[in-house]
Amino acid sequence: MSQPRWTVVVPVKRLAAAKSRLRGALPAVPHEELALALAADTVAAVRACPAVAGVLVVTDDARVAEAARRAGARALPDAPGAGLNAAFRHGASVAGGGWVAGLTADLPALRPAELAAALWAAQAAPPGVRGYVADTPGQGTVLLAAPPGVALDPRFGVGSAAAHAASGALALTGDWPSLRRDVDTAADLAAAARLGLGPRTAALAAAGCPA
Ligand SMILES: Nc1nc2c(ncn2[C@@H]2O[C@H](COP(=O)(O)OP(=O)(O)OP(=O)(O)O)[C@@H](O)[C@H]2O)c(=O)[nH]1
Ligand SMILES: C=C(OP(=O)(O)O)C(=O)O
Repeated sequence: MSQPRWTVVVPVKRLAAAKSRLRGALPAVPHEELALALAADTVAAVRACPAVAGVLVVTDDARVAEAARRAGARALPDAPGAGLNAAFRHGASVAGGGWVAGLTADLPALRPAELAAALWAAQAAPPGVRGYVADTPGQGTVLLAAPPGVALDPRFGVGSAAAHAASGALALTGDWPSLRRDVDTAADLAAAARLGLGPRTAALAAAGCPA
């Protein structure tokens, strides 16, 4: 097996504002608990990935920072109000000049082996080229990866898959359903549950009524 070499940056919004489209998906579960569980399961899967040397969680939320530290990640404060791409840039700058990837924190079905395979595919891109993994519908982005000495240059947001392609990043095309399955809505949560949820989200889904 190759050495772990990637630093993965995982930004997480304040829980009170996070995952607004998912609000009410599990009616018996407080929304902040669900948002925290999604992020905690994502971070745990990243930590368990053999290709990953370190995880940087960029957040202004004290509960998220504490959960990140407990999971073995480093927590970094967000620049207030600066938004998602600034959080990715901040994490990438702290990571230094090595292999760095940005990952969204809403991947509760993520399997470490699928993340490892995607990072391996990113390493196999032509020299100096960034790679990205689109979400299941193909419009958004779940992972953006940059080789040493290349700026991450994140363009997350609506239509980010096309924006990353237009910025010169290579679409990584592997069959990684758990990586591509981001959770924005109740229907996405049900789809993630069919793949198999991480333990924190699974416990909440069992306690509240799944969508
Ligand atoms: N640190 C940080 N993370 C962010 C910010 N905005 C979004 N994120 C994170 O980026 C990831 C992808 O964002 P979205 O899927 O749009 O999540 P969201 O903004 O929480 O969800 P909605 O309220 O439904 O749009 C999620 O893991 C968010 O927690 C931000 O301003 N700062
Ligand atoms: C921020 C993004 O996530 P979503 O579209 O899931 O909100 C993105 O895909 O760039």
